Amino acid sequence: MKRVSPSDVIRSLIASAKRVADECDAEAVLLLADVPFEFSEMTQILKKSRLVVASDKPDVQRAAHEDGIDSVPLLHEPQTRSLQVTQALLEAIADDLLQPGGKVVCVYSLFERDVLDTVSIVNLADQLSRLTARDLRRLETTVPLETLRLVVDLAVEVGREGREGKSVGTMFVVGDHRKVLPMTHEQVHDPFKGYGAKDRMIRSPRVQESMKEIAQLDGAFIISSDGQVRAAGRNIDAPATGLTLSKGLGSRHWAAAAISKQTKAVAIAVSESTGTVRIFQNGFVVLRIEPMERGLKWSSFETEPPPSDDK
Ligand SMILES: Nc1ncnc2c1ncn2[C@@H]1O[C@H](COP(=O)(O)OP(=O)(O)OP(=O)(O)O)[C@@H](O)[C@H]1O
Repeated sequence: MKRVSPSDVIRSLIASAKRVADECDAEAVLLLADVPFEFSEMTQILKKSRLVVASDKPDVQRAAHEDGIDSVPLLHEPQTRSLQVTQALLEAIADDLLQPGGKVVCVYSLFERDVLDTVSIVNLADQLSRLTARDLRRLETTVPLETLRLVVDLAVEVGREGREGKSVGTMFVVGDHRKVLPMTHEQVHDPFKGYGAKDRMIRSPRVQESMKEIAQLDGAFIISSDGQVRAAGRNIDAPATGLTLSKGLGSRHWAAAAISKQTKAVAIAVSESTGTVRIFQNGFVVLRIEPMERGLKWSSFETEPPPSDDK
């Protein structure tokens, strides 16, 4: 692997990133690198500012590792540079290299491939909420976006706020309820039993409040595509065969993955220990939302930055 010494222009770009990071109190400088730089030369310029490297190239990841620099792997797939930056930020948060509420200065090539040309400040809370909304739209699912949004909002609130000072974990299984229900059994007595359709619609703030209360009980909410709670307190029996999940995820998350694999439902798990919300589809985590200080903003994501060259 031939290391690349940063050119004078790149050095001055890194020095600018450092000044910006100092000025806005950013917690790190995130570099999207396509070549194995001499990263230690960059850390000398950055001094106390922490460098995090993101790349889809194994030799770049190796170089960062050799220089003792935190790095996050990116998926090698065609996507815009802005999506890659977002992916890098999410990975870094998941690996505890960045905090969801902080600011990060990102350095990457936007206009020309392999040429570092851009420094930007990212406010992680804002960026993550926009990303979530955008990504939710991309999910190809039979569940209407409106229903999905309501459930994701509720899940994020449960993960962020907990209940009466205690953290709460729970699960929502949305869509394909006719197939889902027979793959579950009663874990606790269903608090929604006996209620009419009107009193089960998740768009009702009153129902949302009840659900936050019920979320403290064991078991999952089963919700139909039209946004009606069909049952609560259900234990998911779907087999988890043939699934792979990240280390550290326990039985709740395995059950969510399993039911999303066996049916067309989307399963949304809120982790009691971290407040993280994971959305499962077809047995995989398709979206992960870290707990944020502020709520999601669904309205402010209509514009997307211009695409860079196709990578
Ligand atoms: N098959 C299941 N169906 C519904 N709920 C389940 C199932 N398995 C576990 N749970 C719920 O998940 C809770 C936590 O289990 P566990 O700690 O193993 O999961 P986890 O994935 O690590 O989640 P967390 O991050 O919230 O701890 C259980 O107390 C139970 O309420």
